[in-house]
Amino acid sequence: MPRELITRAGRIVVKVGSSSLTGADGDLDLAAIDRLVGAIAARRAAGAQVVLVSSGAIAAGLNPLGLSRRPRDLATQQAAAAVGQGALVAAYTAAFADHGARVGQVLLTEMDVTRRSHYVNARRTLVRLLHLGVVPVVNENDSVATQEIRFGDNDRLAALVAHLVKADALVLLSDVDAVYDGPPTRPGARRIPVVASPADLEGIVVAGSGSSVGTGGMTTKLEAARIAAGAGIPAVVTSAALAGEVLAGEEVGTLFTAAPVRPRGRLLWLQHASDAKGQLVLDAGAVAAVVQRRTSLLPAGIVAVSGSFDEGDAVDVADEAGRVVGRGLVNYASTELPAMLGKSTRQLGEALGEHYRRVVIHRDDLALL
Ligand SMILES: Nc1ncnc2c1ncn2[C@@H]1O[C@H](COP(=O)(O)OP(=O)(O)O)[C@@H](O)[C@H]1O
Ligand SMILES: N[C@@H](CCC(=O)OP(=O)(O)O)C(=O)O
Repeated sequence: MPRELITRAGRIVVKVGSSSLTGADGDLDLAAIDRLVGAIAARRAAGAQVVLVSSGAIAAGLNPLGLSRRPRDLATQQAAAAVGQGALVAAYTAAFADHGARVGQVLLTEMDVTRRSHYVNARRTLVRLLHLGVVPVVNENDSVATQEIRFGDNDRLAALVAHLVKADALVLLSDVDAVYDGPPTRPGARRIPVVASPADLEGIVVAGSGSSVGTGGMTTKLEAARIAAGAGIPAVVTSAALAGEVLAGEEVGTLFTAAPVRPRGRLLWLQHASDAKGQLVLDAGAVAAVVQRRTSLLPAGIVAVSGSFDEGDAVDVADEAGRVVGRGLVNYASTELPAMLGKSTRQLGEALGEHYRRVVIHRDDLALL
């Protein structure tokens, strides 16, 4: 009975999209929020811990600012998010209080999941909130994220949060009750009940958002389910109206089963959450060392550096034919590396000082493809 994957889950990440939180008039739909919170509270009463990843900040900020639709420019979107996020969290605070529960707002940027110190910190805060019996309400920190560092879609953020907190299940709630084999408005579109492997999605037509406030449509939900599956976390896509049913283990929506694997910590985040700021090209010996022998990357094996990056940024690692073999967090800036290429650690230490004996990418910070 595959839905035991959901009923047995002790820690669940629930993501809800903008289209499920705002009414036709553009105001926050407080009745919908109450229903969602009721469903989560019931599952918490049965012993589960729940992290809520909620979109809706930008949508909730439109009416108060007299905007009739989602603005195109980033600055106005960010202003709307700053206004709307407060309203959103106020609504959740009141709704959860009716069930005797507290919420804690956690706003994340891309850097929080790619930089080691931020990652560890975000994880610690979320887990501490759960242990304190609080419901973390997570969103992207829209009002400060720039175009370059934005996730832009909370489906992917939710999958990464599920991985971060080692959740047992991910529930993606939207305005459509399941994944269909074509846009659900198309006559004859059929619900896909279970996806056990990518082959089950072959030939299906996924499109963008059907609402004026949603962003990614089904595409980003499938990507999120794929990231979760890669981390061994089953996921369900269904509608917010069916939150109670899905959390009670009823056979609604589309269930993505997952192989029981859990890749190591941050590496999954590194692969999916970061944009590479540059590229390091390795000679054949260095490729063999990092890929086959899983060693750290030393300056001696690097033949070329491109892009502009700082210490701690994510960079791609490629072979001399240009094939990317991994992505890692680099320990030097792009301005420092060219002078170091091909040199041994000892030569660098003697020429430039002890500080330059560091590896370029530590093996724990390198996600191989
Ligand atoms: N194959 C498909 N199956 C189900 N929904 C689909 C499909 N292709 C596109 N969609 C659209 O995806 C929308 C959900 O995404 P979105 O509007 O971004 O939701 P949210 O704001 O909840 O994240 C649905 O309303 C639907 O119109
Ligand atoms: N962080 C943004 C939401 C981004 C997003 O993914 O929206 P959605 O497609 O409605 O889940 C906000 O709060 O407005």
